[in-house]
Amino acid sequence: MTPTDADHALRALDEALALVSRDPRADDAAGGLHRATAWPKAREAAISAGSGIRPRTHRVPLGDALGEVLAQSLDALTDLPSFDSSAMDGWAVAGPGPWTIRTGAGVLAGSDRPEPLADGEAVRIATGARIPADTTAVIRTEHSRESGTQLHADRTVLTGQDIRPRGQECRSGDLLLPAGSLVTPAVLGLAAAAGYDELTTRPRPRVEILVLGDELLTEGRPHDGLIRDALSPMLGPWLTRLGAEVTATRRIGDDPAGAKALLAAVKDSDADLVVTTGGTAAGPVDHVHPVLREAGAELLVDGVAVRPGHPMLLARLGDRADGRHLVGLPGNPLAAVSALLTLAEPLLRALAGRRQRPRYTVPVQGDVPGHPYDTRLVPVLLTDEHAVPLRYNGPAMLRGVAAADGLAVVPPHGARDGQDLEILDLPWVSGGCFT
Ligand SMILES: Nc1nc2c(c(=O)[nH]1)N[C@H]1C(S)=C(S)[C@@H](COP(=O)(O)OP(=O)(O)OC[C@H]3O[C@@H](n4cnc5c(N)ncnc54)[C@H](O)[C@@H]3O)O[C@H]1N2
Ligand code: MOO
Repeated sequence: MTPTDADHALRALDEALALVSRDPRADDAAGGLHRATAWPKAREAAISAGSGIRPRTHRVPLGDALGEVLAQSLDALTDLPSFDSSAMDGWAVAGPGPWTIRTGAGVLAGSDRPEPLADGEAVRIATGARIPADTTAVIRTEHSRESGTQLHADRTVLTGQDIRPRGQECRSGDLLLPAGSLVTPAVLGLAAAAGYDELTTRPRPRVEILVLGDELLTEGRPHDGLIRDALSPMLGPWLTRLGAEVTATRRIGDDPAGAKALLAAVKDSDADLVVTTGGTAAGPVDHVHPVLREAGAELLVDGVAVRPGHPMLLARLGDRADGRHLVGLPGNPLAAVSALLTLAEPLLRALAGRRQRPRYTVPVQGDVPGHPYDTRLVPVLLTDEHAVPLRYNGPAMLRGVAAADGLAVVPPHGARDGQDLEILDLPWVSGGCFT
């Protein structure tokens, strides 16, 4: 196909999607399909499901706390700086100059109690070194001149200049960060500076991934009606990137043994979140709904008015306070991504005690066709000025999202060129590596 043919075909697909759509209210009135939850409401339901649960906490060495959330406030265990220190390499001086240079070694960072200075005396000092008692100022090397045993200043010396007084940043006991803060590399640095060896945090939510489907190959090229499993390689790292600890990725068949294994996981998995893929629709071997029914799970979201991904679901497993949930991702790969961003991400953030991502909008480049009733999530590239919709955004395609920076939230009926659209960033967009 030429690019123009491909564009046509994709536009036709978009249009077809709109034509076959049905007003969910009509389905409801006719007693047909269940009413799909509106997309913004589905996200709210996911946030609310993950909030207000009994949080687990643990105490871990600093290095293990990265990416977790503080379960207790970070209070300074010491003054910072913990002693008066020099902000520059140069001279500690006492009183007005010129000063007599003290012979011998200067004061280095890490030296304990330097001799006090006499009035009119100067001693060499390094950045970060403890200030000798009775120092009135530090003069930077480049602003000083030595003449024999005398030191002269090239510019006016102000009392206290280039001295960092003890407690300038905080006093012992000061609140540095509230409980609920995300432990970033900067937080690890601050915690270490403030005297911590361990932190009390909320562990990452544990996630077990169950990939359903008999048609899935784990290697080689698709053949004989079988296709490659595109979700296993994608979901583990993606969920890890969203702050989860992925405990296992298991493949489950569409046969009765598969249904049994799914039921066992729903009942007994020690994961906070079970993520399933496939089997959410109404096909002959789609056993997510029957298994949830059998397990007595409470369906919090059962279908969302969003394309792709509308059969996605969220269920509570067990007691509310336990916070165990299942998110059912549809099998079509872009539909699975849509459900990941709509339900799993907000739920995981809430379960981890993390704040939700800040919302922002970007003007879209070009008109975007809409669905008559449902929100659309469309892969976009972000330029300095625009969100540029990408082709190959059909439910079974990953080609668009693999090249994308985010998904644009297109309201029912579509968007006009230049209209501001909310963007759901893909978690790696701001850079960084994956290890
Ligand atoms: N009668 C209806 N049929 C379908 C509906 C509907 O409303 N009524 N919805 C369609 C939509 S929309 C979607 S999305 C899919 C969701 O289907 P399931 O979640 O039940 O998923 P499956 O049937 O198992 O698979 C769908 C599709 O995705 C492929 N797949 C599954 N797993 C993977 C994987 N790990 N890697 C790559 N591809 C995968 C699978 O082979 C199918 O092609 O249902 C529609 N049908
Ligand atoms: O079309 Mo379905 O909405 O999720 O792929």
